[in-house]
Amino acid sequence: MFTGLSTIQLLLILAGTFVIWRNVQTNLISPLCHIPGPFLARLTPYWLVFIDLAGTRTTTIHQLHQKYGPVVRIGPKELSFADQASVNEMYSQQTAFMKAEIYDSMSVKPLGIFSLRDKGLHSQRRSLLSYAFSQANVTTCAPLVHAQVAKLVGKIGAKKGMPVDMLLLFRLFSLDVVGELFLGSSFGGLDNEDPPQFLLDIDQHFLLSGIEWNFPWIYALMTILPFQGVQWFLGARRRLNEYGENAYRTYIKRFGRESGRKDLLTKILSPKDGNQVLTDRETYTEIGNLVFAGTDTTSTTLTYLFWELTRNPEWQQRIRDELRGLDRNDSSSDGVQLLKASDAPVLEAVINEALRLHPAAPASLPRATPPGGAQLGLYYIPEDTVVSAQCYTTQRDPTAFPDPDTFDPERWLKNEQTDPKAKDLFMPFSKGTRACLGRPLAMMELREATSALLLKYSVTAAPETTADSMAMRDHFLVLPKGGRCDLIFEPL
Ligand code: HEM
Repeated sequence: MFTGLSTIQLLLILAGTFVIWRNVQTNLISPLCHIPGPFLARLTPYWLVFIDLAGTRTTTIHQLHQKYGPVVRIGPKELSFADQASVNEMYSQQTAFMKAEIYDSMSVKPLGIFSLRDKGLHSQRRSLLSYAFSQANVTTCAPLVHAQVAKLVGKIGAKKGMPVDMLLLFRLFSLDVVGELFLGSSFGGLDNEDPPQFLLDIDQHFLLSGIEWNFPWIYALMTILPFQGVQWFLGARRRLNEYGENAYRTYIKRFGRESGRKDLLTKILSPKDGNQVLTDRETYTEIGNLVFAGTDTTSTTLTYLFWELTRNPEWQQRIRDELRGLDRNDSSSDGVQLLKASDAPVLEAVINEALRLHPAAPASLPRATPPGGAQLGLYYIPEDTVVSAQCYTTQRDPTAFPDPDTFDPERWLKNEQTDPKAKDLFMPFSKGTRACLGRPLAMMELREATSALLLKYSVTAAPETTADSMAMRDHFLVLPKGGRCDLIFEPL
């Protein structure tokens, strides 16, 4: 039948037939065919994969929402939503939308709270860990956090008047805080000039996750390649596990299982009902995941917050004026009273505005449509569809946040910003059953570090730190395009 056709012609015909079939399938037959989106996105998931690899996924999806409206098709079986009702449905306490399969590749195995997708397993794990993360328990850790803040202030003092890469310094700070709180000692990040191997391994783990999920065959190939460099790269996950396990065992040897130390590991080891419910292995892998979850998120927020303060110096002064009016000495063990949201509304407004405009996790939080499908807004979504919203877009909804691209903390000080729509769409820590467990800790770090630095220094941007160098790139978490953020601190 194919006599006279060369192999190449035959392959071209097959490829053409496949493209036509995919086109008909995704554009005419699929129940999602009425949902607008780019042509290539309807055809193949690789359109989004390559945008993701370029670090522009979130901004691309944002532009698509601006063009097409609140529901956009971003893959043959993937949709992005930006309207209040759908966001509430996907991320509520009662939601039937569980985390999507991609989370399996996002954590070091065995999977911990962040990546558990089964509703029952997750809620069991969450109820075990919630106690440790309660506001009351986090408050007891204040002296350990203050000690790291003091180191940060000292480190900057040693470089006063000179450009300091605050992206790196805030990273070391937040890594050391979670080290103190979950592993009994800091990673020594603020004590040394070079970043600890642990931090480099976190970066490699994120790269590996991207390869494993998007190109499993390349990942499989890498595992059998006999090159030292490739095996060292792959070894990042093992090293992270080993570090967590060793640090955990050292902690138990040094402090015991009921250490009474004012940290969060104690609370995980001694839950409220007095029973140890996590095995040692579960505990140290969970802690490893908490160290990831708590490091780059907090440090990126601090970085963008300070960068915005250099562009809006009047807010530096307003925070200072507010803090100077407070009496923060009290009888707590380190003599410094912890800042509460209500103590310093101006500081809180600046933090909220940084979290709104530069959320550390700005990207889609993918969820699987439940078996049998579900109604989401105007659309009936079939069961094998991945749906999501990204807070980068919801927090730029002009009907909730007028003039959305402007850094304007004032909006949080005005009454209208307590409006229900703004509340629903402001979700830098996500919402519902999978909301960030570390929020009280993160807010404590943000308040304490910001206030301590602003009471000592004024801050400006170094000439090389520009809107272009700080443009957002994201691979689930944000990174400035320039890879650093040089700021200059001058003593007051
Ligand atoms: C400004 C800092 C932070 C931001 C913006 C942030 C943001 C988020 C977001 C958006 C999620 C949901 C992710 C998803 O659904 O895929 C999340 C989950 C989580 N975060 Fe954070 N986070 C921050 C700091 C922290 C800290 C300091 C810790 C703890 C050390 C932490 C622990 C967690 C955990 C355990 C989860 C998973 C909760 C669950 O699935 O039940 N986070 N965070």
